[in-house]
Amino acid sequence: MSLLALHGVRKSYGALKVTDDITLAVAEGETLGILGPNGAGKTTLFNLISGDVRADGGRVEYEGRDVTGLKPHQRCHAGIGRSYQVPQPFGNMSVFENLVTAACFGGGQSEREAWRTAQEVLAETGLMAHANTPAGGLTLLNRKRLELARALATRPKLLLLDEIAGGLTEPEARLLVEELQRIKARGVTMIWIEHVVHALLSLADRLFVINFGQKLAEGAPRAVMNDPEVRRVYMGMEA
Ligand SMILES: Nc1ncnc2c1ncn2[C@@H]1O[C@H](COP(=O)(O)OP(=O)(O)OP(=O)(O)O)[C@@H](O)[C@H]1O
Repeated sequence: MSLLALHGVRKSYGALKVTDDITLAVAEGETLGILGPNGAGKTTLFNLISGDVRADGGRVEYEGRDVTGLKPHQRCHAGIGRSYQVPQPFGNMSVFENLVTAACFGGGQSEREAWRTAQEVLAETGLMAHANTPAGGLTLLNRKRLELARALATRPKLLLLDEIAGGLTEPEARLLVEELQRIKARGVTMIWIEHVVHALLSLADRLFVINFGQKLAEGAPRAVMNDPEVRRVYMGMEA
């Protein structure tokens, strides 16, 4: 059984079809990479999965259950965690406090559990040395790590990552990929939207390409990257 399945999901803003009849499935433990040009509808797809945006039509199933009508916090409690393209920490709170807050309110954990989770996640994301740093004072790499850590603190089974490597230097992106590889190795299912293609290819089991809100291609990473239509849309991109 798939952990997540979308069936004919649709969303429009006025006349603009941002998500146009998307059907996809993600197996437990799988990492699905999402590619597509700017404005293709990738973040909207995440919003439809996390519940931040309500679909106009179609169905979202998680663990075999229809969650289309559930609110974001209900989906988060059920195990769907996400990061945002623009990191959204509480800037005046410390890294540790941000994680405890995510674990309590996103993950529905007791305060005691949340403290333990926050400590584990600090270690997993390389943020231990910054536990008491105000989130607003972090470098870009550590802000990205915190964004990942806040999602992890909710104890997701399904982790949605929105351009987590964007803006990082090559060595920084490599560090982040190593952290994601460890998270993948402990069985977390992931969907990762990313323009940094080589980072995505080092983790993705399968790719799904979106253009103008529709599926353009789907399949094994190398085959998708060699697809002439995908290459045309990503003109000049090296596979
Ligand atoms: N709340 C909204 N109201 C109106 N239009 C919206 C809204 N949200 C998104 N859009 C439009 O929907 C389209 C898809 O946006 P979306 O953010 O999903 O694309 P994306 O593929 O994630 O882009 P990027 O790679 O630049 O992040 C864009 O044209 C965007 O302007």
